[in-house]
Amino acid sequence: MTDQPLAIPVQQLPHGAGLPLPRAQTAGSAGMDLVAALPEGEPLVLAPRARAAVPTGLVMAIPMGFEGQVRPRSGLALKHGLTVANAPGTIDADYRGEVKVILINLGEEAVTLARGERIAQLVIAPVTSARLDLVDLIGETGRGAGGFGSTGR
Ligand SMILES: O=c1ccn([C@H]2C[C@H](O)[C@@H](COP(=O)(O)OP(=O)(O)OP(=O)(O)O)O2)c(=O)[nH]1
Ligand SMILES: [Mg+2]
Repeated sequence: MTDQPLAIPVQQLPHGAGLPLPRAQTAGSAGMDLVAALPEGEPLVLAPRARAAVPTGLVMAIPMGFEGQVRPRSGLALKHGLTVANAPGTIDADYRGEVKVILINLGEEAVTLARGERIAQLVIAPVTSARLDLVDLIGETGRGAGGFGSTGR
């Protein structure tokens, strides 16, 4: 593939200084790992069922027409039950605040996270600009109103 990657301007806030910028870990990786910009020597302990907005130290300007999706890392989910509470979190193109990762510990044990740990992954995805148009009649389909298991288990 010869396509140039989409360039996304990013700022590192003072508490993120020195942390690696997210980037694809392999040529085919969909996500760029986000690391915790926690204070050095002050790990975050997430008790079972606890959640927290974990700072990344990053502010980004995602181009219009794209979004950022904050997704869990499967290893943390499998080993510790650590996941993203609002997965996939949505980073809007016009958002200029710090990107945060809303982690929740669904495991049975407390999870301790240190500064620099890779906690989630950011996927940049295209967004279709759309609007809803109010109509009197909506077109019919074979499925109709069937849903929620209507095709069987
Ligand atoms: O996991 C997330 C989700 C969101 N955000 C930031 C970027 C996003 O653009 C903004 C708003 O997110 P969302 O629309 O999901 O939250 P909301 O509760 O609807 O807030 P708002 O009223 O600000 O849109 O918060 C994050 O940093 N991390
Ligand atoms: Mg919103």
